[in-house]
Amino acid sequence: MKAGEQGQILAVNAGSSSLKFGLYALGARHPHLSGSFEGLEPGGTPRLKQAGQAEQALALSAGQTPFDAALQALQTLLAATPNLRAVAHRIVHGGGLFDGPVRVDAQILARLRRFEPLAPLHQPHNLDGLQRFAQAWPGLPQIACFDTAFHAQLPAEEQRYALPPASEEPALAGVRRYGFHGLSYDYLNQRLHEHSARARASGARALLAHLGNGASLCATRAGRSIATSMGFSALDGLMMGTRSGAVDPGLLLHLLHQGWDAARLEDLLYRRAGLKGVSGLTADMRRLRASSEPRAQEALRLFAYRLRREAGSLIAVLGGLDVLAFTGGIGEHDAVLRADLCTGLGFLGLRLDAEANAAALGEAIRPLHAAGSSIEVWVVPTDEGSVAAAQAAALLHFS
Ligand SMILES: Nc1ncnc2c1ncn2[C@@H]1O[C@H](COP(=O)(O)OP(=O)(O)O)[C@@H](O)[C@H]1O
Ligand SMILES: CC(=O)OP(=O)(O)O
Ligand SMILES: [Mg+2]
Repeated sequence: MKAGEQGQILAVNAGSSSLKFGLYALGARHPHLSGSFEGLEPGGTPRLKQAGQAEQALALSAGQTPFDAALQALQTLLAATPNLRAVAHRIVHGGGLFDGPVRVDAQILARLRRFEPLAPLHQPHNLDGLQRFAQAWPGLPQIACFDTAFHAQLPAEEQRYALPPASEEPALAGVRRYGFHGLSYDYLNQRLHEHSARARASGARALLAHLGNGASLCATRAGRSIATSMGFSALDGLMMGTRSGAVDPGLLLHLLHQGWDAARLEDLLYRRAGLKGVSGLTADMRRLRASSEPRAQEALRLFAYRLRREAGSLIAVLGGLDVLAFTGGIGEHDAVLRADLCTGLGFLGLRLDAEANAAALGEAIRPLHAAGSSIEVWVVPTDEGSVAAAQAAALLHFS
């Protein structure tokens, strides 16, 4: 039987300017077709990137948006795909409504739209993408797979802010820590479980670091999320590409008192902060590493410092550490940052294998700890699409 004859699932991650996709045969771990469309912002120049192929510019016909052009190109790419059974969408926020994947209809879409203000860089684009796929492939199940779901069972004290209950202050209904990057953490969890006896051991304590454009940490015990650095929104915790991470809420009051409104605060915290805001140059880690500008160096130092500080907090929640794992564009490729964190955790007996660390460039799962290290260190190239595809297949009872 040829690959995918029993059926295939398309996994997509629709962002503000890009659409990443992977086509998975049922039960397959790796996509047999994948790539990304970039330049999809209104007025952008749409193009298709696929590994090992030259970038391909997409022609725009009259009245067509860049996103329309990408959808059309994807339909052409998939024309030869037998038996496409569903589209699995990465949706960042499921709020308290969903602790697992769900088939989306108009009513569910409307409920998910309510979370747009909680993830303005993601949720509107995730949902616009889903809506457009539903129009382009009528009848094909559109499945939402949530970043928040992996953290749905967080302990009560991890979920709670020190605020009065919603019964006393109705505006606080639904206000709690949710956590994000759950598809990625689910993937790491599975791979670590396969490759590391230490990670499989009962009660294993792991710290997972997803460091990409967005960045967060997740503490797991026996494979379950028990604490995480992102909270109510995907703004909390670590410094990120363009997001501030945690700031004192008193700062927001201070700016409100100076006449700032919500839109201006949102722009500052989500788009003008993080690596980009501190460096004044770029959110791109590669460019910062290559720069000799003092502000670029300051941004890199702050990123590493905030990572160590947040890691310490989660290790204290775990009561120790057995396994540390890195993923995301930065976590997979930036050996300097990995070494910074591991050196900072040296007081715990963690020892990095410097050669293994320098050689790991995100091509495969690899151990990075030295012999005698008290803590295992791994790098794990993530694949959120494979988790989403598997979740969709399970929901629809495909086997
Ligand atoms: N070789 C590399 N060295 C250092 N950083 C890298 C490298 N490749 C990618 N990155 C960084 O990874 C980040 C993007 O991460 P990624 O996980 O791809 O983002 P997204 O959240 O959009 O999926 C950027 O800061 C980029 O500079
Ligand atoms: C939730 C989040 O921050 O996602 P990303 O890293 O893809 O921006
Ligand atoms: Mg990502």
